[in-house]
Amino acid sequence: MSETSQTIVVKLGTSVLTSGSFTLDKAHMVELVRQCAQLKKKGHKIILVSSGAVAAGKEHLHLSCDLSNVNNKQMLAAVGQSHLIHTWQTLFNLYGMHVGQMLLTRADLDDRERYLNARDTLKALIKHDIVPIINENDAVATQEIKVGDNDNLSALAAILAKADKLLLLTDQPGLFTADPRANPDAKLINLVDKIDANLKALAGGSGTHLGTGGMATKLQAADIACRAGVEVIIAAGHKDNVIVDAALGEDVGTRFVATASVTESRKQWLMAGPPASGELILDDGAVRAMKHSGSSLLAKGLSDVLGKFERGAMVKLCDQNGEQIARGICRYSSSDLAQIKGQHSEQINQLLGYDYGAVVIHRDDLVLFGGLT
Ligand SMILES: Nc1ncnc2c1ncn2[C@@H]1O[C@H](COP(=O)(O)OP(=O)(O)O)[C@@H](O)[C@H]1O
Ligand SMILES: N[C@@H](CCC(=O)OP(=O)(O)O)C(=O)O
Repeated sequence: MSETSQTIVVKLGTSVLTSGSFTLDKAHMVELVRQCAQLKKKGHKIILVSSGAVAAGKEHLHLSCDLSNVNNKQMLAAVGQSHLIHTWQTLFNLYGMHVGQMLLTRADLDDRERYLNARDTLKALIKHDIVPIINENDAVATQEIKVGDNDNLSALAAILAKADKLLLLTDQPGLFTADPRANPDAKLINLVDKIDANLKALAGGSGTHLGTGGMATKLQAADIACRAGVEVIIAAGHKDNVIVDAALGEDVGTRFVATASVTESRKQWLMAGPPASGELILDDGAVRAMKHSGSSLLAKGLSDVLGKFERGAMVKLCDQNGEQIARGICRYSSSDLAQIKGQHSEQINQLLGYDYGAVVIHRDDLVLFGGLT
């Protein structure tokens, strides 16, 4: 066991928490709790991101309803969440541990103040040795404020908690070269040090009715978390001792190497915060200046603008090959940028008739993927 205390976010998919008939598998849940208790005894901090509300709602209502209907899912989640948290509470109490429920939406994390409030609650729970149990607040989450899947939510939670590790536990032993349900010859990938388009192409959707996103959302989550300095492991939730072994650093599932460490609070929020509404393509000089010196983005270094967005929007910053190198908050709208791209800062006022300062994105408002090189 690693001697230093680690903070570990464990995401439990519906597939891990239910048996074949989509009822909560309490026998397995207590085994997962046992492992959390073992780690807690060694001084580690555990945060659970638990799916299963929809499944628990289905189990308790005995309703057969159309699960592709969002309102039906919200209804089931509203009923199921209380059963789910009650089950966790009962099982953790067996080990003398308390749990605290946090239901979050994307909008809670996009807003800096609410993000900080959520972070403080998480911190307080952890400080008092209470296990935070997070789920998306499905009852209020509409399309615009939804994270949409608990894989991405768990990556945001890991950033929020400054976690060391994120374990995405599912019904497969890890990421395979193709969906193993459809391709029996697919091979398990043990180690990933770069999540690129080729890797993303291997990941398919969910193979079950109640799971959301499949491997595709797990890879998105791994990408976000690794860029924020969190190691990610995708593994089978039913593998013996999987949580303890992953914490120990044993070889389980697919391990994704953390690529950078973002330590500053505001930059962590930028990393986890609002989804991007547009894309800025930078010329090679601007990419170099940003990567080597962490420079702000000037209009001069901007070669193209994709998407429509207002001033203050979150945007992706990409190099000439379309590879994302950073994200940040833009001081000009997309229509302003279309007029000032490639121009010197002194010309902005003349071109637009107004200006919001010399820089398009200030260095304080952007976070570099992979850190300074
Ligand atoms: N390349 C892949 N490797 C492993 N599993 C994959 C892959 N592509 C798609 N999948 C599917 O992803 C499913 C797990 O995702 P999901 O059903 O959302 O589970 P969970 O409820 O644990 O989040 C697997 O059952 C599998 O069918
Ligand atoms: N919030 C939903 C889970 C959504 C979700 O991402 O499910 P899963 O893919 O099983 O992790 C619920 O509690 O049922």
